Amino acid sequence: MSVEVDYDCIVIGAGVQGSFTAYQLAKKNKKTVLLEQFVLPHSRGSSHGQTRIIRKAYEQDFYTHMMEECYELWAQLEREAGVKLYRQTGLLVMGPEYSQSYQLFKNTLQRNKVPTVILNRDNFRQHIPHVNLAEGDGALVDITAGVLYADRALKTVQGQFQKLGGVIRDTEKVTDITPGPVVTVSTSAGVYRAKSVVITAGPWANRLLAHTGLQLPLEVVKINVCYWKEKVPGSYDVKQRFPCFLQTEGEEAKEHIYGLPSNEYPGLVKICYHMGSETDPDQRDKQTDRSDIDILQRFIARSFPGLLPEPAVVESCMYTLTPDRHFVLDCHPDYSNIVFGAGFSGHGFKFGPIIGKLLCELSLGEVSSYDLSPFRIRRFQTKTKSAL
Ligand SMILES: Cc1cc2nc3c(=O)[nH]c(=O)nc-3n(C[C@H](O)[C@H](O)[C@H](O)COP(=O)(O)OP(=O)(O)OC[C@H]3O[C@@H](n4cnc5c(N)ncnc54)[C@H](O)[C@@H]3O)c2cc1C
Ligand SMILES: O=C(O)[C@@H]1CCCCN1
Repeated sequence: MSVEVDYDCIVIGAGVQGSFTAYQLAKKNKKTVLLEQFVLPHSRGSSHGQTRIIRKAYEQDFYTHMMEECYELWAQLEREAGVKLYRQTGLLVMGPEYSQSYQLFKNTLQRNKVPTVILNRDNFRQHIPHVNLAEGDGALVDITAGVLYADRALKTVQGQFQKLGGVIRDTEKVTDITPGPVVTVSTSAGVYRAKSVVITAGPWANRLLAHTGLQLPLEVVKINVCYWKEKVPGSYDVKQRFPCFLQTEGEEAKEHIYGLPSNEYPGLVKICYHMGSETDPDQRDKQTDRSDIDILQRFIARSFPGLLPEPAVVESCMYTLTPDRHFVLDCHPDYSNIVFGAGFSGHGFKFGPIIGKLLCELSLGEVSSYDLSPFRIRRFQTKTKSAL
């Protein structure tokens, strides 16, 4: 008896990763449906908000390499859709000069010949006014970096997917997945069958994977997205060419502190701590820990004298963290036609186009364009349990 197949592929979750995966599949003429539990657009996951950082500055070569092609793919989408999604600002990296982290950033940029300016104490103030470089910190600028217009990017890629004949069904929560040569996906509104399924459910990844007998070592944390008011309007404005920045570690903080120039809310600068407290994605607003804001206030009082050290706006977003902070891109160990992208650990937006390409390749059983070993679930070994 043959089982009817509705689609070549079902993609679950219309955040940045699912949307780019669906788009790549449609580009390859695959009949694809993108399922989303909420009404689109929404602000309950990880991909909402106006801005994200894009950069080549990374501690590991493999991310810098992927970003080379990824910039091309972002530009291609801009051309295809006739919209502007990227604005170059540069990324200022600051950190204790002889720390491992700062040195890794510097060496990766130099090894990969990424256009970079190394600043010293004398010229720092001239290039970066209104910022105090901490004693002992080094500073450099990744010239290629900038701001991605995130909400606009999501809308654009979803629109392009639909133009290619792709189907988006929002307000359809996936409630079950039945593996097999044809995968059956049940939702709050119906049942779909496809040759393959891609799970890109962000903070809900383990809920979905549970239907396939797999659990990943993921931790979901809530991030307080803080905006800080300029004392003199314009001091840190994108139009004044103020850069994005990343403070690797320092007096105040163990984790990175990062920021983007004033852009979406005039007079307000987005500066966040790269860590938060654990949360259930369906109960995000019940997590009210603000200890990260204390850390940010101390940092801003010391390093950003032109900002009021009291957040003017606080929004929410979630990270889905893996233990090593590297992504998960893989096939299910028991069912090669179930593919997942998860654990983007607070730095996955900029990679959207390339993640989409890689998950599309995995779901079609094609050879991957990149070495996926840093992203395979094998690396978790004992921590990954397959119940089947
Ligand atoms: C504050 C903050 C700042 C960040 N800054 C940067 C940055 O500067 N640069 C950068 O590159 N990255 C950054 N990131 C990270 C980046 O935004 C994320 O890695 C990325 O958005 C993750 O996308 P996703 O598609 O995996 O998840 P999501 O956007 O959460 O998408 C998953 C989707 O799946 C849906 N879903 C879940 N369960 C179901 C179900 N059962 N049925 C149907 N649908 C379902 C959800 O509703 C959701 O829409 C930041 C993240 C945050 C929170
Ligand atoms: O992905 C990024 O570029 C930002 C800045 C650093 C911390 C994580 N998020």
